[in-house]
Amino acid sequence: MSIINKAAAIGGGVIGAGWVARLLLNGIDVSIFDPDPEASRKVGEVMKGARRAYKQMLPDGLPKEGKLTFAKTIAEAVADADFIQESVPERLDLKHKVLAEIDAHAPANAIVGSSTSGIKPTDMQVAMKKHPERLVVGHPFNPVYLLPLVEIVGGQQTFPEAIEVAKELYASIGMKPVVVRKEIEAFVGDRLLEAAWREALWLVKDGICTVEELDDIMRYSFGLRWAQMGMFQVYRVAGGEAGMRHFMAQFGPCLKWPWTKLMDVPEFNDDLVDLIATQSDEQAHGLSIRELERIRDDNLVAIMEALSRQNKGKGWGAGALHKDYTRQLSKLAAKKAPATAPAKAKAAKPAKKAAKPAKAEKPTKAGKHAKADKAKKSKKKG
Ligand SMILES: NC(=O)C1=CN([C@@H]2O[C@H](COP(=O)(O)OP(=O)(O)OC[C@H]3O[C@@H](n4cnc5c(N)ncnc54)[C@H](O)[C@@H]3O)[C@@H](O)[C@H]2O)C=CC1
Ligand SMILES: C[N+](C)(C)CC(=O)CC(=O)[O-]
Repeated sequence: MSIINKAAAIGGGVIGAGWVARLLLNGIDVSIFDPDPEASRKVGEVMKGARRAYKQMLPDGLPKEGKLTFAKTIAEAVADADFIQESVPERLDLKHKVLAEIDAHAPANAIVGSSTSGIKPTDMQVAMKKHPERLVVGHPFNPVYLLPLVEIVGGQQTFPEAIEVAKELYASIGMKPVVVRKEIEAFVGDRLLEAAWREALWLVKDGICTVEELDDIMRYSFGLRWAQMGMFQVYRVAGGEAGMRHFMAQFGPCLKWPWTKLMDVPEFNDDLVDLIATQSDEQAHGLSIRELERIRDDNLVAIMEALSRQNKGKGWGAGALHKDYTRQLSKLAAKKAPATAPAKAKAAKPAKKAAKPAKAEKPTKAGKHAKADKAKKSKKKG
């Protein structure tokens, strides 16, 4: 059950809309601010896709969705939120402007997560004049409503309590939070992805393969492995009975061979963009982005479901988490199951009122953050 009472999403593009979908499908009310006049339509499209995917995960019915409200300003969106996720374009000046505004208007004990793919939280929280200690990077992976991982990164001013609360908040909506131990640009996931992306651009630019051939090389081989074991465990097994030590003894020396261009970046110019984009258009064989999204979502659900049946039925890796998550959502869905007529009559107005104190008690987790807030004030005084 989620410990978030009310969420705010600032930015509703690819990632912001993905957050909105995950939150609403967990029954949480969300207030969103995005100045794009098309934002409502775009979020609607993502919601359609997310609902479709969740229906496959929960054939017996989805929980009652949270309510989505489009706010006219950031101040309005964050006014009564206990969790705010910022997902505006990746520009430090814009992150500063938006985070300053969030900080000025959000309740003092609300946690603020940033979806940034690589900006260090220390560099962002300088813009937060009131409560920089509640900012964490909560870096998700696309599509946010299906992929569970979120990298949590704290900055120099982030309180450890805020990281703990953030972990609980993200876990309560079915995610796998991993706290990055030291603050670095691009964190862990994107350090790996950027290295692979750089190599991929070189390989296509140098005419070694096309984008389609490169993707086939990934998805028919190590792409399949990586959904179930990470790089280190895969290579441990690849070392044979002697495991990782043998693997490293055998392949360690290649580190010095001219196999990678890791430090050498291809020139980013129109020619490169044309080359990649043209081949990518050919590879799509006329499928639209929305059609590709549906194919991607069906595949991801199928992979997570398959993994959830492994390991003697306990689930393996993302599959074990998927099992817990679908169980949690099913319980939530059962709560909204149509009541019998007399029960309905009983449950009418008074029950709703009675529910209020229970709601107010929920942010005990956020209370931890309020404590941190107090501690900070007394530290300042001292
Ligand atoms: N696209 C991806 O694969 C991933 C992106 N991210 C990160 O998520 C963040 C957002 O990226 P995307 O969703 O891809 O970008 P996007 O371009 O799809 O969406 C950005 C949205 O922010 C809105 N926006 C612009 N100025 C705003 C403002 N002042 N207040 C509120 N909203 C505003 C835009 O109208 C747009 O809808 C970035 O920090 C990015 O690095 C993180 C993980 C993956
Ligand atoms: C390309 N990207 C750096 C924005 C990618 C991510 O941040 C994560 C993802 O979903 O691959």
